[in-house]
Amino acid sequence: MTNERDVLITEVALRDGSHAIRHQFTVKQVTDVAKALDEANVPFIEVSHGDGLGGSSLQYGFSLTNELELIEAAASVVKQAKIAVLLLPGIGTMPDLKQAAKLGAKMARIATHVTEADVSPQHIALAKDLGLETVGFLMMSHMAPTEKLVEQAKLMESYGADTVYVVDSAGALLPYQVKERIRALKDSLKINVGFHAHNNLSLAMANTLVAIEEGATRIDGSIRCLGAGAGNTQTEVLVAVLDKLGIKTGIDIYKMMDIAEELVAPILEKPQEITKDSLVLGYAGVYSSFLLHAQKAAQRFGIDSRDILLELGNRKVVGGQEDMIMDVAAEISNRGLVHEH
Ligand SMILES: C[C@H](O)CC(=O)C(=O)O
Ligand SMILES: [Mn+2]
Repeated sequence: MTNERDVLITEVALRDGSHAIRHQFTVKQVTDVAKALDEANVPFIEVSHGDGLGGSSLQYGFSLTNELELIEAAASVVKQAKIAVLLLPGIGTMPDLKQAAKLGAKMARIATHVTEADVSPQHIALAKDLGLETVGFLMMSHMAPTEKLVEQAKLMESYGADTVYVVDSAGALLPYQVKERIRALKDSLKINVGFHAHNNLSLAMANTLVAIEEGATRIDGSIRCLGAGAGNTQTEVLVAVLDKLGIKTGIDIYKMMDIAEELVAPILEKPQEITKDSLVLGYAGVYSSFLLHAQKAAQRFGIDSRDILLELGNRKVVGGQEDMIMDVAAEISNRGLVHEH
């Protein structure tokens, strides 16, 4: 395989996919998948709890396996790929990042809500000090106008990030909005621009292609769509589509298809598809990782999960406010009782 790459893909199934399987990855699953992705010449493989380092908790869901064990195991089986970790300041800590680097992580992705880049300077600086390739990851990018996004991306650039990502956490962005955002970042930044999609409105591939057309060179995908909500841009499909477009990823398409089929499909509790709930995530602009939490709350209160998700969208709830899901479900359920009597 060639190492000539026009676009550098980060495979996120072993991190974003953690949401979809309630953070139940085993060491064997992670090492099998990471080794195979490395052999397929994927340049970056993200491994962490779904909510990043330190995410294993009552609030976000406990991991079956300590993520540091997963990171170390993945790092021990890759030859060319770099292991990436995600860190949300306030959930993950500086010692978590140091430990991840010690265990073999080579890239740190520091994620904040799209209007909160100013909580990231220490973490970005530490990542650089540790010699890690450093990415600023602006989540829920649909919630801010383009000018705000540019302002926040410039902050991350000024803190030392090598790349800034537009992150469509809710899978809510439409192609023209992606175009406008990526173009504005390309016009305003000197560093690389990346894009992370979710497929809740079936737009992940279209949005990713628009982002690449506008100059994004760092792109996320999840193999077999193993990501939160309806998953991300499906990596093996993206690799094939980019190949048809003459855009080099350096990734072996056949190997990716085999990994998807033989190693990743068996990990999924059910095949990834756009269900009524994941559709509502994109439609209402709700954080994709809220999906299973909302379904659990709906079951507990005997209400429709779509009502919870729509209300969360109305309230513009953001990542870190997972506790609101139960509150909203309880309120909807109480309102129902009031109506009945
Ligand atoms: C913590 C989130 O799951 C990060 C992410 O992948 C997103 O916002 O999308
Ligand atoms: Mn995501």
